[in-house]
Amino acid sequence: MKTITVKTLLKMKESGQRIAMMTAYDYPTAKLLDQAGLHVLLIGDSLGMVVQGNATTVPVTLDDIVYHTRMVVRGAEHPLIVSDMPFLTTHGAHEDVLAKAGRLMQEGGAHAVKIEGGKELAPVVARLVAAGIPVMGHIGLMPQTVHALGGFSVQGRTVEAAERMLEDARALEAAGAFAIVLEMVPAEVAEWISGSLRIPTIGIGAGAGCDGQVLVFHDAMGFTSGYIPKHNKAYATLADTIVSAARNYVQEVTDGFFPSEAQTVHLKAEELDKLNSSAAQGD
Ligand SMILES: Nc1nc(=O)c2c([nH]1)NC[C@@H]1CN(c3ccc(C(=O)N[C@@H](CCC(=O)O)C(=O)O)cc3)CN21
Ligand SMILES: CC(C)C(=O)C(=O)O
Ligand SMILES: [Mg+2]
Repeated sequence: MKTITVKTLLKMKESGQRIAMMTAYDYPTAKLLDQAGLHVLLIGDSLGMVVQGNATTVPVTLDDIVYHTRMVVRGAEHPLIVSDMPFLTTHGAHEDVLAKAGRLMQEGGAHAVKIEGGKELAPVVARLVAAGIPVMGHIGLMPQTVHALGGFSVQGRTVEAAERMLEDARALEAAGAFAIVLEMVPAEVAEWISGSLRIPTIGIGAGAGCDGQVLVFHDAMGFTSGYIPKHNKAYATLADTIVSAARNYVQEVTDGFFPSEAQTVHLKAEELDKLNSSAAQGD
């Protein structure tokens, strides 16, 4: 399997090949998702919800994303590694945004960053791109604005809203973004935007007309005890597997069946004799 670059993704769109992206937050997961052939791994700020247990992505810090990116980079050899810019990190002076994106690349080892926002962020996107930082856009539902929106809801439900979304997408493309995530958008709108851009769109809750798809790892693997968004498809039932395995372990420990001989190390006979005689002498 070959290494995926931002150029590969553009060529995939040109040749009608779909892009498969998933979030990853740690080394073992990245290694397995690489082995499975994922094209893009995202260190998403969704880790604030599925890993840290927060109600939103707002509390996630740049340090959190750097920390998780380092782990993913060590495990993934072939996929393109994209790291989310957390809440507020894209809204300062351009120099500050550059420094923050730079940390994700230099300390984290990311190949690209992802930014939530539309045309208002086009200037800073152009600035990052000019510095050699590939940028993935993210429009539609932008979870970092959840408190302003009042919830995680579908965006672009009217023609006016859809037209504004296309304007945002075009501005990001013109600023040099190499791909754009469309989150929670009606399928018809996402397909229309996808057909209007040269760069690939990656959908989540945005129908089958996007150039690629992204899911949150824990949702896709059924590795969650909480709420699962309705756009999700669980391809495995890890939560059930873990609970039943852990129950089994508790049972075997309490019953004294674990550890058995297979998991046990014994003293050599000679040392055992010495131990027994020491024990007999009471020291
Ligand atoms: N586990 C998880 N999965 C995700 O897909 C995800 C995260 N976390 N965290 C960051 C964002 C937030 N996302 C979300 C969160 C909630 C809904 C949600 O409640 N959806 C409603 C439908 C809303 C509507 O129809 O307007 C649902 O019923 O599932 C959707 C996307 C997507 N991302
Ligand atoms: C859902 C994807 C696109 C994301 O931004 C995340 O996982 O944080
Ligand atoms: Mg995110």
